[in-house]
Amino acid sequence: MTFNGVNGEPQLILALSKGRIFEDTLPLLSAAGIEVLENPETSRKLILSTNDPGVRVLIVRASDVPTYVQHGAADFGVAGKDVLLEHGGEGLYQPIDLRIAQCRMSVAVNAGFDYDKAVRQGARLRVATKFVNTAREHFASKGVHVDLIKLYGSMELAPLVGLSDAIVDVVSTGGTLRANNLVEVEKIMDISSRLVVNQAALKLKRERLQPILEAFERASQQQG
Ligand SMILES: Nc1ncnc2c1ncn2[C@@H]1O[C@H](COP(=O)(O)OP(=O)(O)OP(=O)(O)O)[C@@H](O)[C@H]1O
Ligand SMILES: O=P(O)(O)OC[C@H]1O[C@H](OP(=O)(O)OP(=O)(O)O)[C@H](O)[C@@H]1O
Repeated sequence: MTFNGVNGEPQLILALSKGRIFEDTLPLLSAAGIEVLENPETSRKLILSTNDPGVRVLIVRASDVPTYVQHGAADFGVAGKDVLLEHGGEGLYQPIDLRIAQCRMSVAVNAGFDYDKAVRQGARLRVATKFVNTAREHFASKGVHVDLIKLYGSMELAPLVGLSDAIVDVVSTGGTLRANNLVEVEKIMDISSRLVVNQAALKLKRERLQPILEAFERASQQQG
């Protein structure tokens, strides 16, 4: 499916996930003069209109944003660094750290589990995570042997029921870990969301994209 632009102008397609990325991107869009006319929390529509007939928003899963942009089904999108590292970033230009959806990726274990001792003793650890590439790289760099168990959500459950010794997940307030009697034992990296742009769109639609990227950049500098 292709979208026709107005007055021969190319249509710009932005990929966002609903929830925190959508909510945190709205002020950046506003700074670029773009208002989304539908709310993905109340509408089942997956292609949303904006006040600019030349701009539409696709609502996709957070981890699918890089795929839509890589293949040019969306011209640009917003995705967490966690998601981008798993995707690999192929075909994507990543010009701006938007400083939204800030959190960290960490290792967490059951409160009673002595992680440092297990590492010192060279134990083989079972690690459950959605972020297998990042986790593999992290433990390899420490020389820790791990068996990775791929999950798609609710990672915090895995150590509680003996599926794994540890998890790698994103942490913000730490409330989810505390509620499940888990402790954060190692921060792997800080995470925030990035603007990603299809490399071909960057060249072919530069005139339309450039003012939006500049407005995003200015607005994101005001983020904490
Ligand atoms: N508790 C949090 N606080 C702040 N930012 C977060 C938090 N959890 C995740 N993030 C960031 O926000 C991004 C989007 O998170 P969101 O929860 O909307 O998607 P998801 O449910 O993880 O993805 P998917 O639907 O693909 O499984 C994540 O990729 C991460 O960068
Ligand atoms: O440290 P906290 O502030 O508790 O945040 C961490 C939680 O946030 C994310 O889940 P999210 O709320 O996005 O739900 P999800 O599992 O549906 O992604 C993440 O997977 C953690 O479970």
